[in-house]
This record gives sequence, C-alpha cells and structure tokens, in this order.
Amino acid sequence: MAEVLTDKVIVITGAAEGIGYAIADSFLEKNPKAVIILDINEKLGAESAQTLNSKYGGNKAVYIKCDVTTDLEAVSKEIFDRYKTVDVLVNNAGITDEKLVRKTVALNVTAVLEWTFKFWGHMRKDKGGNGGTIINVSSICGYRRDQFLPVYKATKHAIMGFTRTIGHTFNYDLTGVRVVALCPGFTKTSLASKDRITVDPAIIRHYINYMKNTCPWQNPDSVGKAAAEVYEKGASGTAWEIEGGKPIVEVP
Ligand SMILES: NC(=O)c1ccc[n+]([C@@H]2O[C@H](COP(=O)([O-])OP(=O)(O)OC[C@H]3O[C@@H](n4cnc5c(N)ncnc54)[C@H](O)[C@@H]3O)[C@@H](O)[C@H]2O)c1
Ligand SMILES: CCCCC[C@H](O)/C=C/[C@H]1C=CC(=O)[C@@H]1CCCCCCC(=O)O
Repeated sequence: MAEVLTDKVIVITGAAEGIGYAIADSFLEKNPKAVIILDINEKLGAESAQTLNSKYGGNKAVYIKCDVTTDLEAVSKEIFDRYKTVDVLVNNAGITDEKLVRKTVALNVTAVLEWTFKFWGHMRKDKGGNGGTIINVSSICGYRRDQFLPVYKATKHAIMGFTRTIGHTFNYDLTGVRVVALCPGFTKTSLASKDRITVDPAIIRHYINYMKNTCPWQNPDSVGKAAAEVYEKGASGTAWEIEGGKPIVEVP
C-alpha cells in the first residue's frame, strides 16, 4: 500500500535551495503537518520558508538554522520537544569539494549516518516510536563508474552501502523504520554550477566535454517529484535513480 505524506512531520536538511528545497516544495503539495527546513544559510533558509508559506499557506514550512555537522543534538532536541513525533527525515545536505576531503566526508557521510541513527532511534516501533521513513540523498555517483570526482563518489557510495544495510528487510521488520536512497543525476543547482568546480585542472577539459556530451540535465523540480514518488512506493533498503527528468528507476 502506498505511504502518504498527509499530516506527517518532515525534516529536510540542506533545504534552503536546490534539491532539498524542491523536495520541501513537492512534499508540501501533499498537505503534511509541517516541513522543517534545516540549513546553514540563514538568509536563504528564512526566505525559502517564507516563499513556501506564501505558496501553500498555513505556515507549515519552518526554518531552523542548523549546521548538520555540529548541531545534531541541539537541533534534534528542539524538534522533538516542539513536534513530539517526526515521521520523515530527508538527509539531503551535501557538497562536492575534491580538495576538502575531511569536510566532504563529515557532511556527506558522517552527518548522514549520525542524523539517521538519531531519528531511527526516535522512530523505532520496538523502542516505543511510531515508525517512519528516512530518505538519504545519494547520487548516480553512488554506483556509476567513470574517472571523475573520486572523493565525492566515495561519499555517495558510502551512503548506498549504509542505506541498503540499515534499511535491510531484517532491520525494517525489527524497527518499522524504512530507509531508502534517492540517486539523482545532474541537476541544475549551485552544487553543480561551473564556478564551483574543484576538479583537478589536469582533467578539467575532459570533465567539460563529459558534461557537455554525456550528461542529461534535469531541474530540481523533477527530483522533488521523484522524492515524493519514492516516499510513496519505495521499499526499505532500495535505491532509486532519477536522471534527465525521466521516470524513477530502481537501482539494481
Ligand atoms: N546537483 C546535482 O547534480 C546532484 C546530483 C545528485 C545528487 N546531489 C546531491 O543532492 C544533495 C543536494 O545538492 P544540491 O545540488 O541541491 O546542492 P545545493 O548546493 O544547491 O544545496 C545544498 C544546500 O545544503 C546546505 N548546506 C551545506 N552545508 C550544510 C551544512 N553543513 N549543514 C546544513 N546545510 C548545509 C546549503 O546551504 C544549501 O542550501 C547533495 O547531497 C548532493 O550531493 C546533487
Ligand atoms: C568532474 C565531474 C564529472 C562528472 C562525473 C560524475 O559522475 C557526475 C556527477 C554529478 C552527477 C550527479 C552528482 O551528484 C554529480 C554532481 C556533479 C557536481 C560537479 C561539481 C564539481 C565540483 O564542484 O568539484
């Protein structure tokens, strides 16, 4: 049976812009109780919540300033105190920076694991929780093979292994918490904009050709809609590709 977002309390990390914002927008269409936007960008976070509230009414979008690499304890406590029950967590915040290995691993991997465990603990039916869903944003870089972005690829592969294990049927049957991965292809956001390229200069020419000739780009809205579909039908431990705005496909 399809899961529904109606009346759910949803937390999305890195949702001030880009894919996280598009997921917030698409989930608000389904009439949830609240969508909590966590982001380090205070100005954009507040503006984004305001834009979404103007669009949907009801002040359901709420911005809380948060660096997911340092603020887990304080912010999760604030959320649990205020809302009592959280039904959905989307671990979306992420970066590509091939030069800052520790920062990239801290955000793309360590934070995702720690936020998952905190909310998994809160949601676990066998520990008195109500069950729930955790969506981890990986990437096509979580399973594709090419010569680019080794650091970023390592982090997104890690998210695939983690999600498939913690979301394994055994763990789902034990806890009632669903954990799934979303794997977008190239999506027009700040993360993928050329002025932020940190790729080795020796391969940059190949990278630009690759981007020009091989990459079906999509808008963040396609990923937002895909996330709602994955929420509705994705079994625990599965991963879903969304590339070029085409229909979602389960990653084998
Ligand atoms: N854009 C793509 O092509 C693409 C493709 C596949 C997967 N992804 C993944 O999607 C996710 C979102 O990427 P995007 O393209 O929307 O990026 P983006 O840069 O447009 O947005 C990322 C958001 O995360 C926030 N953020 C950064 N560090 C943070 C921190 N420490 N704590 C809290 N918030 C923080 C930023 O302020 C920003 O609002 C990432 O995990 C990325 O790896 C992106
Ligand atoms: C050198 C890059 C070649 C691209 C090959 C790679 O398989 C593709 C990666 C993008 C597709 C989905 C993503 O998450 C990825 C987002 C790409 C963002 C690129 C930003 C590069 C940077 O800022 O260092």
